[in-house]
Amino acid sequence: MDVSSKIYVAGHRGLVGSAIVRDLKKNGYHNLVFRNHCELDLTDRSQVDAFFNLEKPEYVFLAAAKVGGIVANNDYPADFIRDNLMIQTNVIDASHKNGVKKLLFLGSTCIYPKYTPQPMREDSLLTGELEPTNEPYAIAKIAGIKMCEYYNKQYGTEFISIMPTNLFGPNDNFDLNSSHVLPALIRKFHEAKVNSSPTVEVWGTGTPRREFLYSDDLANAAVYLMNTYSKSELVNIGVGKDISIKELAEKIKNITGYEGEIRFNTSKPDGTPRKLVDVSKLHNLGWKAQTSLDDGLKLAYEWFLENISNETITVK
Ligand SMILES: NC(=O)C1=CN([C@@H]2O[C@H](COP(=O)(O)OP(=O)(O)OC[C@H]3O[C@@H](n4cnc5c(N)ncnc54)[C@H](OP(=O)(O)O)[C@@H]3O)[C@@H](O)[C@H]2O)C=CC1
Ligand SMILES: C[C@H]1O[C@H](OP(=O)(O)OP(=O)(O)OC[C@H]2O[C@@H](n3cnc4c(=O)[nH]c(N)nc43)[C@H](O)[C@@H]2O)[C@@H](O)[C@@H](O)C1=O
Repeated sequence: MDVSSKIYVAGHRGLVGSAIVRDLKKNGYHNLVFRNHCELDLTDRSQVDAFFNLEKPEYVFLAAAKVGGIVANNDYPADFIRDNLMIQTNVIDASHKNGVKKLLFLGSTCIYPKYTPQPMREDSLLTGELEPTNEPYAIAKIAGIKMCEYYNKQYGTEFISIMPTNLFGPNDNFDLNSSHVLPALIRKFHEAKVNSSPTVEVWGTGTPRREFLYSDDLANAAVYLMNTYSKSELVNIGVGKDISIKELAEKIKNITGYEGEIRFNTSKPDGTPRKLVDVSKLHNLGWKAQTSLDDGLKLAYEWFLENISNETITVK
């Protein structure tokens, strides 16, 4: 990409899309195109075709998707597989038909088998059964990866796929029914402190382990790989360190200053027991995460206080 390239960031108001826009702007890219969900429904092929015909973007970051935490994935499996298959199929195919120079597809580490050896390597894709709570979403993401790979093979496109670990940062989803664990716990501990509630409910047993990457780091990796990487093979994006949900809850409890008790609700699902990413390929490609979990948590809590805590939280 050069600074005047026309770049479409799909999903620019979301956690990832907004971070990619910040990174691009910071680095002088100024010819950016966006549409929000209301202006362009990416599940509608005719709208997608009209948009690509009009704008003719040269580069595409595909960060629009139906995204949610463990319970949302479990409760709305049909919506997760349908919307994601439609969005990515429409955008990938329209990018090919309109001569997009390069597209970056956002997958997720939930594409790897539930009991795959840890840390999870890129070559463990399709080597075992998926975690049931997010199988529909993971199947859609695997289809997206394979579409990119086979378009590259048949049509000579340059469509790359990156697999980020669990992410957090500005513009995260703080709705407790559909959010991921980290923003959910920021909101729960903050509200419990403000309301002097004696306990905070944390779902599951607290024993599952997850890895968390600050969204600005992910965006920086995405822009870096868009400029330097051209192969069909996946690249994991993470920090290479994990933490239990119990430890995460304790960290967020401290950051918010809450002094009550943590209660685990074991009627809620744990999901995958562990998701630790093998980042050796990413490091060999010349990129490393910069933000520690503690620093990222402080930044995320500050963002929540400034932008969300006094507002009505909308359901995504
Ligand atoms: N969050 C995470 O922990 C992880 C995310 N990822 C991947 O990163 C990508 C972005 O996720 P994230 O930023 O967290 O998600 P968000 O929910 O924060 O943002 C999703 C974006 O997609 C847009 N969108 C959703 N449906 C449509 C549609 N039908 N038409 C047009 N736009 C639509 C939304 O637009 P609008 O704002 O206008 O409604 C929103 O901007 C996804 O591919 C996800 O799988 C991967 C690993 C972890
Ligand atoms: C990014 C990734 O995200 C999802 O997978 P997940 O990592 O299992 O998601 P999660 O963040 O929702 O939960 C992580 C752990 O945390 C526990 N947990 C405790 N308390 C709360 C809580 O209050 N909310 C939530 N959501 N979880 C909680 C929860 O029970 C689980 O053990 C998929 O969408 C998947 O498709 C995907 O790609």
